[in-house]
Order: sequence, then structure tokens, then C-alpha cells
Amino acid sequence: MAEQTPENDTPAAPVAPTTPDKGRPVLVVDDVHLKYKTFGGKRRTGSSRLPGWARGFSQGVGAVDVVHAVKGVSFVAHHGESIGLIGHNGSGKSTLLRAVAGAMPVTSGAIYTDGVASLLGVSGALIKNLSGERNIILGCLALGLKPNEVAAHYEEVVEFADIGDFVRLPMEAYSSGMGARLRFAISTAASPDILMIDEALATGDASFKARSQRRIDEIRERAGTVLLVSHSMGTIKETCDRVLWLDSGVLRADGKPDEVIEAYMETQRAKVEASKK
Ligand SMILES: Nc1ncnc2c1ncn2[C@@H]1O[C@H](COP(=O)(O)OP(=O)(O)OP(=O)(O)O)[C@@H](O)[C@H]1O
Repeated sequence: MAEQTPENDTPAAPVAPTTPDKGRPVLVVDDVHLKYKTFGGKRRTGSSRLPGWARGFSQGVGAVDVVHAVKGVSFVAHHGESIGLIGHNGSGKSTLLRAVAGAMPVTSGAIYTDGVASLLGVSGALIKNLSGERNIILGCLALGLKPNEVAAHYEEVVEFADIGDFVRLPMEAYSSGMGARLRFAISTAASPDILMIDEALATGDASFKARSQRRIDEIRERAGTVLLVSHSMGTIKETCDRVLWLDSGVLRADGKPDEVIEAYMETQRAKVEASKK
């Protein structure tokens, strides 16, 4: 197991793949840094430094804050691997998946993929004032399906989303559950080469959750490589043959599930003990 420390923002050393015999490399994440810029925080510099005409305007704008969510992460994933991504809240797991899916630009470093990488989720960007029909077509095209493949999958998506005639109405008329079901149905229409699953998928009522879990399992079987984010160590152990541990944005460990999970749990236990004192 390769282990690094999260003490600072310096780029972590590249991590050697743990399973070089697995298959061809399909995903290379090379010293990737990801930052968010947020607006509206407290201004750190006094507005008196601004010219008179700009002072009133600046009050409503606020300061720009930067969140450095992923710090120098490197790893190589191979065809056939099922990789778990663990770490406490805010450690950068979802951010890293978004970047691999191409939904967020890297601040520095590079991500190379061989094939289609897609993030299964319920938060995909659909257009509220377009009908479900239109969104299915647009969403499937965005996932890389060809027009004839979109036509072949259309009925299946509508049926899985279980939204009936609402498919002809604009999405703004949907309940939040209906919208989430449609987004999920669209995002599972393709069988990507690299499948990323964020556990935040669990949505809707119990029967939809069970159906969506079955769907995830099917897609997982078809996909070449899987990246799974989960807080459930049981799910990770069951599903993954390799685990990456992100700690405050830094790749703290990359190795066999039992070893990495044990090291992670140990720090969690230490934190709980420390909070009791
Ligand atoms: N849109 C955003 N704008 C600004 N900061 C963000 C945004 N999304 C996430 N962050 C910040 O980036 C950091 C990493 O967040 P991220 O959601 O990737 O963590 P995570 O490990 O997936 O957390 P969780 O386990 O709670 O889902 C956190 O500090 C979070 O507050």
C-alpha cells in the first residue's frame, strides 16, 4: 500500500499501480489539482482601496474564496479494475469523479481516459423548460450515444423513469422525485468504458431504490472499469479490488481494500477518541 501524508498542498508523488497485471491502462490521473472559486464571502481588502465609483458596487459582490478540493492526486486505473474511493466528508471524492467525467476542468495536472467515462448520478444538468422527451434525447447524446442508439434506448428510459405522460411536459412541472428518476434513467442509458458511481445515487422511494440498485449492478457488470464512492466500507469490500483513500484532498493511500480500509478506520477511531477528550 502506498501511503502519503495530507500535511500540505505540495503535489503528492505519483502512486504506482497496485495491479499492473490487470489490463491495459484506461484512466491516468496525473498530479491533478482541483479548485473551486466561490463568490460572496467577506471581502478581505477594504473597499476604500477601490476608486470611489466602484465602492457601492463592490459591497454586493463580496470576495472570491478558493477551495482547494483535490491536491496533487495521481493514479492509473486499468481495464477490469473496480476501485473504491473513500474518505471523510469534504475530502474531494465527488470533485475528483466530476473531473474524470469531464464535468469540471482541472486547475493543473492532467486526466487521460481511453474510452467513455461517465458519472452515474441524479444531478446531471437537464433543461427545466424542455420536455422530458427532449431532455432524454439531449442527455443521451451528451453521454456519447449516436442518434440511432438514442432511438433504441428511448422507450427503455421512459419506462424505467416511470413518469408516464409527464414525459411530454416540461421538466419544471415534475415533482423532485420524478425529476431524479428521469435523470437517473438517462444517466444509465449508456454502458460506459469507465463507470463512476457516487453513492449519493440512492434516491426516491424504496421500490425505486431497489430498482436503481439492480440497474447499477447490471451496468457495473458491463463496464470495463468502475470507480465507486461510498461511505459504506461493507459495499466497498464487497465490490472493489482496490481502494483509494482521499484525505483533505490528498491521496493518502492506494492499495488492497482490507489494508486501506483498516488504516482509514484507525484514523477515524483516533478522531473519535480525540473528540471525547
Ligand atoms: N460547488 C462547489 N463550490 C465550492 N466548493 C465546493 C463545491 N463543491 C464542493 N466544494 C468543496 O470542495 C471540497 C470537496 O468536496 P467534495 O464534495 O468533493 O467532497 P466529498 O469527499 O465528495 O464529500 P462527501 O463525502 O461529503 O460527499 C469540500 O471542501 C467542499 O466544501
